[in-house]
Amino acid sequence: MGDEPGKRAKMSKRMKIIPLLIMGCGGVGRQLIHHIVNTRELHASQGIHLRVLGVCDTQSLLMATNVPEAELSDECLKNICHLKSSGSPLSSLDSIGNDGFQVFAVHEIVIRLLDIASSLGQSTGLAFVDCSASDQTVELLNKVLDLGCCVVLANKKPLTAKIELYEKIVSNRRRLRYESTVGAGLPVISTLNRLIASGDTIQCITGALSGTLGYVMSELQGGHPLSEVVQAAKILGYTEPDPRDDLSGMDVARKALILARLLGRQINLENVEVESLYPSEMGPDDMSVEDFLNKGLPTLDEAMEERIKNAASNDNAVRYVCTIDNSRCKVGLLELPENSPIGQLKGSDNLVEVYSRCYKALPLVIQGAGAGNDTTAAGVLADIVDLQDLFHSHD
Ligand SMILES: NC(=O)C1=CN([C@@H]2O[C@H](COP(=O)(O)OP(=O)(O)OC[C@H]3O[C@@H](n4cnc5c(N)ncnc54)[C@H](OP(=O)(O)O)[C@@H]3O)[C@@H](O)[C@H]2O)C=CC1
Ligand SMILES: N[C@@H](CC=O)C(=O)O
Repeated sequence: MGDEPGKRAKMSKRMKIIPLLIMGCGGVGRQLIHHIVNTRELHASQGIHLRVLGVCDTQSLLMATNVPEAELSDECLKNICHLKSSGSPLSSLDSIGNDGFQVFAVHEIVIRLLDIASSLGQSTGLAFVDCSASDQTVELLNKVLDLGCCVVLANKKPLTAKIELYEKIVSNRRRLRYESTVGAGLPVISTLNRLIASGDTIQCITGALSGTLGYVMSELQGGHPLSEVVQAAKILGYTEPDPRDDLSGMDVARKALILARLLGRQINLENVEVESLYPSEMGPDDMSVEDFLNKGLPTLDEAMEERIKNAASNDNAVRYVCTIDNSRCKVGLLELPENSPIGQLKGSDNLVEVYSRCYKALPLVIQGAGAGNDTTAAGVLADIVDLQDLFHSHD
């Protein structure tokens, strides 16, 4: 199953090889793997080859043998996606036929990842791609950055850890990309970086930053109950692994914190004002995800329906809105005119309005699908390709 690199490299005279380690093989991680396999020809025509050396989940690390010369073949990558989407562990790939890769158990994962980071970080280069939803990856990522590796994040949690860890991770700005953490595939971070680099001063960012809550609120307007539309958002791949991360406002709070820190605000997650859409007794310490979805949420249907109807009687829509300025970083429900830009949003669309010196009277606006595995993984892939100048070309 392991591919010799020479086979693919022949497609172009000089190929830029980008070795990758993918952490997390859920909705986004698997879609990223599909995108990598499906864009082989496009990337070859651009002189790039993405060499996937390994994939890990919470239980195992599957790594090509003879790294860095060999890589996981496309057939192996497709098998990984197939197995994981059917709920089997990565390690079960062993039983299909182990040719060209090794499986490491959970207690070996970090050691192996650091091993490979120290051998490749300064030589060929290596990019760690965090498609997990874990708050446990930040220390590893800081270590691999110190070893010269690159990091690409779909996971927001490494950027929303306490300020010291955040400052450490972003001190490696050149080797770090995290566009998909805010607005999925939308160019939010890159746009703000360009404004900041040009000396523009950003006064305020406001908008709707949750695909889940955007979808939920617009579906509620259509008369569907909260408990039903949250389940639908989960199936559509918009929610976090635990949808309470969305409904508590914490996922939006993380995005708001990422943006506020990008603007230079030295604040932590607890400094973000957050409105939760469910009571604390339905939290993760008190209820399983299944009980929350099937028993907890239905008890909130009526009150939410009432709130939406009241707003509609005043020609208003209810939206979950984020506001960041020099003094506030706040996320919560607001009633807005139905015909306002945010009030008109439908489905998973996000909308970000940036007010700055250059965009004073009328804001710079970024709008489009802000959640979903496809668009998120596409954003991650674009980030990986954006790192290409840091990697070597090979004959
Ligand atoms: N879906 C979307 O629209 C968007 C998602 N994101 C972010 O993308 C990330 C992934 O989301 P999604 O794919 O939906 O999540 P899933 O829950 O579907 O997948 C998460 C994966 O990460 C693995 N994992 C968990 N902890 C670790 C760890 N410590 N090391 C390695 N792997 C780990 C899980 O392993 P196992 O399979 O063993 O459980 C699982 O394979 C999240 O951080 C989310 O916030 C960002 C923007 C948009
Ligand atoms: N759960 C998130 C996914 C993207 O970050 C959302 O709904 O926006």
